[in-house]
Amino acid sequence: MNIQTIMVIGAGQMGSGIAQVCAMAGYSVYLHDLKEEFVEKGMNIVHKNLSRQVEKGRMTEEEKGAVLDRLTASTELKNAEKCDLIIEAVVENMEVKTNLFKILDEFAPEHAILASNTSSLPITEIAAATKRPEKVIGMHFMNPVPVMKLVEIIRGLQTADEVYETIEAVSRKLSKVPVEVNDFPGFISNRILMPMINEAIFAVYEGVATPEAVDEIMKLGMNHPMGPLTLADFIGLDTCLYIMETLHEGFGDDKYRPCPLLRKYVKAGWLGKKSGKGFYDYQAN
Ligand SMILES: CC(=O)CC(=O)SCCNC(=O)CCNC(=O)[C@H](O)C(C)(C)COP(=O)(O)OP(=O)(O)OC[C@H]1O[C@@H](n2cnc3c(N)ncnc32)[C@H](O)[C@@H]1OP(=O)(O)O
Ligand SMILES: NC(=O)C1=CN([C@@H]2O[C@H](COP(=O)(O)OP(=O)(O)OC[C@H]3O[C@@H](n4cnc5c(N)ncnc54)[C@H](OP(=O)(O)O)[C@@H]3O)[C@@H](O)[C@H]2O)C=CC1
Repeated sequence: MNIQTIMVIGAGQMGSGIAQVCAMAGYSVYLHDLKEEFVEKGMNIVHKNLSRQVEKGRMTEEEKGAVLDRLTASTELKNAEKCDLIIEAVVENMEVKTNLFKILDEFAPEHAILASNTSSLPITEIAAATKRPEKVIGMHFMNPVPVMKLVEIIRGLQTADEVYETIEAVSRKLSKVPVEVNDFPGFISNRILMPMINEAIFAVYEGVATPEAVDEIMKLGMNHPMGPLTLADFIGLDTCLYIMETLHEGFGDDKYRPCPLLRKYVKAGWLGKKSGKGFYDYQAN
């Protein structure tokens, strides 16, 4: 299937990165969010990233301008009418995602693929909210999107082979490496990563070590680029909690119970880097 125009829904840290790499690969892109100020925030992140590329001599001002010309801000879901592929990157909540997919199913042309960047939620259940489950698929990018090479592609129960092949080809065009997995809670990436992060939070909760000590051990001892608590702050503590809840509920196994300290921080509005405070303090951006 020929993909030319892409809509990315949710202009947060993931959506803005996805829109950037799609525009850089030559696609026409709508970056959509509920309010203009959110889209503007996402567009500013893209501007900043591209300017850094120009400063480093990896892109000319003209190339940067051409990428930005391919990006259009959107607050009207009706723009989905003009798209061949829609990539959803809104909050990790099943109700929000299924409501959105129901609407997209009405607006998007019949041939359009509806992809979700969900970190953990069942693609099959998201697909069931539409009348085109064969055209629904998981396209899971990693954070920060412009840097990380992986796209975990998740086949729902009814995802068509042609749809899988198209998303694999799009991922390669974005200079990413696609890896196929089946639809189980947390897929592979977060089934393995998130229990490690949760365990790191338990270690702090139980007073075994400070966040700094936990992170230093994993960085210097295991060669991880970021310690698990820095990474949790980077991902967003709300997203980490929602992923643990999906694993806990989906497998019905207490080994996935979210740490009470994680719940407490999220309830306090300590969401990590994006809110200015999590396990560490950050300057407001
Ligand atoms: C939750 C989920 O569902 C799935 C997930 O995404 S889990 C999270 C997966 N991601 C990770 O595990 C990231 C782990 N961390 C890292 O790999 C590294 O710390 C990092 C790439 C983020 C930063 O690397 P670093 O060497 O410490 O910092 P730094 O030198 O500043 O950056 C390296 C490069 O990344 C770029 N970069 C860093 N952060 C960036 C961002 N937020 N957006 C765009 N580019 C960024 C820098 O510009 C730099 O680019 P060049 O090499 O081209 O100059
Ligand atoms: N953070 C990460 O490391 C990764 C996250 N993901 C997944 O990507 C998705 C987005 O995460 P992330 O970018 O971190 O989250 P953010 O909180 O940074 O961004 C989410 C954005 O979506 C907007 N939004 C919420 N509901 C709607 C809606 N109904 N329609 C349009 N926009 C909406 C939010 O607006 P508002 O501010 O008003 O809520 C916000 O701008 C989640 O499913 C997450 O699990 C996947 C890989 C990695």
